[in-house]
Amino acid sequence: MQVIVNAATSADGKLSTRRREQIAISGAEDFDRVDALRTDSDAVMVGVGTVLADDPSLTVDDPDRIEARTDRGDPPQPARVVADSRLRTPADATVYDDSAETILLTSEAAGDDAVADARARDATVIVAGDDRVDLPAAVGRLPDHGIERVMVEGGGELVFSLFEAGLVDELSVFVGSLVIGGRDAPTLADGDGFVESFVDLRLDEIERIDDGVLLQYAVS
Ligand SMILES: NC(=O)C1=CN([C@@H]2O[C@H](COP(=O)(O)OP(=O)(O)OC[C@H]3O[C@@H](n4cnc5c(N)ncnc54)[C@H](O)[C@@H]3O)[C@@H](O)[C@H]2O)C=CC1
Ligand SMILES: Nc1nc(O)c(N)c(N[C@@H]2O[C@H](COP(=O)(O)O)[C@@H](O)[C@H]2O)n1
Repeated sequence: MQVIVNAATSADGKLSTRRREQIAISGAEDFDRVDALRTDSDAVMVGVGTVLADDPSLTVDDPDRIEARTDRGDPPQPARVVADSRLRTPADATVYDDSAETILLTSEAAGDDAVADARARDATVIVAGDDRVDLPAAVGRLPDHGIERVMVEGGGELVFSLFEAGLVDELSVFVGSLVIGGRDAPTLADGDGFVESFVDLRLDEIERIDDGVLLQYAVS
């Protein structure tokens, strides 16, 4: 299993504002790079906080890239994976549309009724963990669904947990040329944070894109 985290931050490390509304930090070139990364992934993963804030589609936009996927025998779209401990994904969320397979990772706390409702919406539901999604266990079951390469798009709570669990192989951050500020604004990795034994990264690439910079790291 390969897990790649990709996100866009402001120069001060924020993913969004304190209102947690989606803002475009990336420019056109970076969004096109994200589309290519999605194309090369078996699944695109977010936390339910991102679904509630952004209602993302998590699909590949470029028709040529969709065709390239089918030409190589992959489904037209990568699967969408949502870490959602209590199955709070709204029934009308875009991730429930029929453009791609949807997999919800949840915990026992969601309850049988919510699991049945999600399955009735054609989602695949993986239950792992008591109160919160047990990410090593849940992500470890994705290969059963043909998923070997996952691109994670956020948000900060999920990304921290993935680092904490030692599941991240690569990190790409587009740093836009703006300051957002706000102690309550989400950052690339929130959660409880580390106080020792930080995650060591190896800086592999630096590239100027749009009006910002793309930093690509491997996790050491
Ligand atoms: N600029 C960017 O690239 C991106 C920005 N965002 C922004 O990030 C914000 C959303 O981020 P967050 O609020 O941090 O939400 P999040 O997307 O990280 O979701 C967190 C939720 O995931 C669920 N979850 C289940 N198991 C978990 C586990 N083991 N560890 C952690 N979470 C688990 C929990 O219900 C938790 O509340 C929004 O403002 C959104 O616009 C989101 C993605 C990318
Ligand atoms: N790469 C990137 N740059 C930004 O500036 C962003 N705001 C985000 N956000 C992520 O993109 C998702 C939107 O996906 P769709 O276009 O709806 O498929 C959003 O939910 C965040 O994951 N990313």
